[in-house]
Amino acid sequence: MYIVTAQEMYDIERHAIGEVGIPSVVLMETAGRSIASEIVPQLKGPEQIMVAIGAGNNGGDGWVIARVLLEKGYQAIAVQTVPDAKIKGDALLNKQIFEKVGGHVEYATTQGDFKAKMRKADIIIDAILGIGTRGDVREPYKGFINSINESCATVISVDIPSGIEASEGATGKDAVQADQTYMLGAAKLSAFLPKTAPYFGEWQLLDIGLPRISFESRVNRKLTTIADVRKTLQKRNPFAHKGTYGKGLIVGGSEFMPGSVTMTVMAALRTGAGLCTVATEKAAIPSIAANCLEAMYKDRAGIPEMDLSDFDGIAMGPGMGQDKTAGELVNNLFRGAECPLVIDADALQHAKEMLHAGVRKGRATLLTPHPGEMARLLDIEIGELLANPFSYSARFAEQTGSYVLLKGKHTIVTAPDGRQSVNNTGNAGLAKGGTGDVLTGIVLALAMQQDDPFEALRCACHIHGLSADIQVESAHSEHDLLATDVVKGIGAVYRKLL
Ligand SMILES: NC(=O)C1=CN([C@@H]2O[C@H](COP(=O)(O)OP(=O)(O)OC[C@H]3O[C@@H](n4cnc5c(N)ncnc54)[C@H](O)[C@@H]3O)[C@@H](O)[C@H]2O)[C@@H](O)CC1
Ligand SMILES: [K+]
Repeated sequence: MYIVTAQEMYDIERHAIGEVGIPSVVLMETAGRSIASEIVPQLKGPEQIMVAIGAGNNGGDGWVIARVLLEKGYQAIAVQTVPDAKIKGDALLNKQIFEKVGGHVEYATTQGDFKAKMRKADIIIDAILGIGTRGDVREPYKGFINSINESCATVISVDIPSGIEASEGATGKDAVQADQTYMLGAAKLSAFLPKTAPYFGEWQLLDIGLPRISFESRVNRKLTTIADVRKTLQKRNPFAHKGTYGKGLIVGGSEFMPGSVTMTVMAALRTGAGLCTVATEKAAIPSIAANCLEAMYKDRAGIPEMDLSDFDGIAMGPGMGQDKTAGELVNNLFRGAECPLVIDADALQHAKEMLHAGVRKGRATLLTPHPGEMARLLDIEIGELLANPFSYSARFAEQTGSYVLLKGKHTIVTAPDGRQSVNNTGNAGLAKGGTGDVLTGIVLALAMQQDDPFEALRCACHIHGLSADIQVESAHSEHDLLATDVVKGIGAVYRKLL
């Protein structure tokens, strides 16, 4: 599933129409019909349906929906929210067809008119503004949108809730709060931003017949699907030995924070790492070892003398602390490790200057920051990052040559070459201490089994979220889920995936 900005969507459509030759009116017909086909099974018959129609092609889709519903015998009224002169092109053609098949057009150009038309509606189909929206919503649309939000009717938005821009930076001010949004052709980026995502309600993507060739090279952002993860994960080779799936080193934990690194190593082993060594403060070893019998242990003071080429992957950060010794270890590993290096938690801040200096360019460097850590790496406010997470991640990954996994409800993974993927597994149960440490372990294990760190990262967050989802569906709830339950759930994820 592709995720697009408004500009990318227009480029894709321009290619499909201009280069491939699909008439734009066919796309509009498909868009309107596919939404109507989704709505019809939800109808019982007597509902009053109001289709609120704006000037652009989003309104054009609305005319098609109104016609299809009318033809099927439902009580659909089309309410035009702009003067006749503003309706042009394919939208005008569809308005004329609607009228020729017996449809009656009602007009609402003031909020009072609009409210009066809306009064009897059980369902409002919002086809006022689409991806052509730019900036703050102007009157009279602002008033119409506020009226829709005050009504008790079910609200179904066409393509995007009116008032929301498709791209980053959208504020969600004066936008329709939809119960359901049917996105057309590709998912819109603002459906994955914390400020605007809630306006979409439940959303679904509908295919409107845009060919694959029109997407290729015009967009490199996708939602990770279970099929992508299945394709990437390898079946275990029956002739494998413990060295086949990677020797990992995990650097972190401390006397008063032994749990973090324990969860990291358990998650790495559960995800399939062959051998794992934990390098931590000497005093922390007994308690970690008591909880993970399968790993080996080293005093972290010995790291500078270690032969790092023994390892296929190194993860550092969880529970590591922000003291000077931790900083020196990060410096040492950051410069010395040739294998994939996963940097999380406290290690991110220690690595900041070296990242900006591009010290590891050309060597796989995987970062797993939460928004606070990412904002600190970028020297910006968290709010600014959360309004533009895709572009900040892309710029940072390109400039530093690192692979970035920015955690959130919709975790974003970015490669230095610009590829991006969004994850939508996981639930609110993950909002608890320790779940990030588990993710680091999953990332390490997959980074040792995959050649492409981008694939490793996007599979890791899918598995992490899926484990939480399976646990919440079976044994736990979002309230009681613990990070250690996420580790335990990895087995169920593999049984489902492989
Ligand atoms: N182009 C295509 O091939 C297809 C487009 N489709 C539909 O077309 C839509 C995009 O159509 P358009 O490009 O015509 O854009 P819109 O339908 O979003 O219309 C934009 C209109 O809103 C006005 N406007 C923009 N910002 C505003 C603001 N802040 N306050 C008030 N008014 C504002 C503009 O002046 C313009 O009249 C999509 O969302 C989708 O629903 C579908 O029909 C499928 C095919
Ligand atoms: K809309």
